[in-house]
Amino acid sequence: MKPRSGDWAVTIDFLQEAASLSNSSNGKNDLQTEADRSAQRCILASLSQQFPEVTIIGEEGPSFCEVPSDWVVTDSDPEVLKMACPAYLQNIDDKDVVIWVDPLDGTSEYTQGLLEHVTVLIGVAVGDRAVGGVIHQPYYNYKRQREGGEVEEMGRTLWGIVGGGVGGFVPTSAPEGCRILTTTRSHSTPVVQAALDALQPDEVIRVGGAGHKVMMLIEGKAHAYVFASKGCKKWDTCAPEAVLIATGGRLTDLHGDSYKYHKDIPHPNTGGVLATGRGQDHDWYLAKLPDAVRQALV
Ligand SMILES: Nc1ncnc2c1ncn2[C@@H]1O[C@H](COP(=O)(O)O)[C@@H](O)[C@H]1OP(=O)(O)O
Ligand SMILES: [Mg+2]
Ligand SMILES: [Mg+2]
Ligand SMILES: [Mg+2]
Repeated sequence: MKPRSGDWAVTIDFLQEAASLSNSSNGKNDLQTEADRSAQRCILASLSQQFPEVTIIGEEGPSFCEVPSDWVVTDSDPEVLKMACPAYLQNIDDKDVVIWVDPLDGTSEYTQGLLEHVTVLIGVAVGDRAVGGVIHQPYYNYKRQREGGEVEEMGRTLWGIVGGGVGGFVPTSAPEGCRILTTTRSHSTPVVQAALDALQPDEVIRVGGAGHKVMMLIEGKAHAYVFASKGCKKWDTCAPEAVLIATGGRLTDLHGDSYKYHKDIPHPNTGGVLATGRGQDHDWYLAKLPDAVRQALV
């Protein structure tokens, strides 16, 4: 996804032009672009070459075609390799590992030019649980640079390992004395709105992408991410959930149940998404949700 040296404007124009905007079989609001497909081929080829025994599930389905050899990434981040591996992850079998890949989260916003909403999500599950995640934000600082501002960093990568640590950002708690919610900007419904209303927010920030919204929580810009819809899938939540838990937050469905991420689990997150940042009382949010909202998510 990350274009080389300085050609941002050209690359973005190319990708948006190349976006076929083909509506997938899932409905008219579920876009897939050439960028989704290319990023997925690059990520799946890179991961499967290094971890042939691990199950890798990507949003855009299995990828069987060859990719150019320079798309295959096999190097590792030396800083992460210096970390101590948490004890519970030291003796795991590759066959118990599932990597959930969302090559481009926030496709709807991407096609509308809201590029900073886009993330690339790679989540690692062991058994049922999300244990590690990478949230890459390829267009971080893009707008500021296009407006002529000085930027130190173009694109950034945030990661977290449950019980291990986080990197690429400074975990920050949301301000006290108010309640800021974040939710969808492109998949709203009356039920989505009813859940938000019941939580009596001071502010609702509507942005694209599950990765982007969890970033708002871990950087203290919102207290909770509330999405009373069946629209998110396991690849939307695995990486964000792991990074969020690593900072002390929580992600469940709207009934308070945790999602499972083993290879045979159905992909849709049919119970909706409630994610709260560290220091938030997750159960308070659950208790405030009306029964009618919960019943819409069974
Ligand atoms: N109704 C839906 N149909 C398809 N994808 C959805 C739907 N609702 C949510 N998603 C996925 O979950 C992400 C978060 O939702 P939202 O941005 O509306 O809050 C979306 O960017 C999209 O992922 P993707 O862009 O990877 O297809
Ligand atoms: Mg999609
Ligand atoms: Mg997604
Ligand atoms: Mg996607």
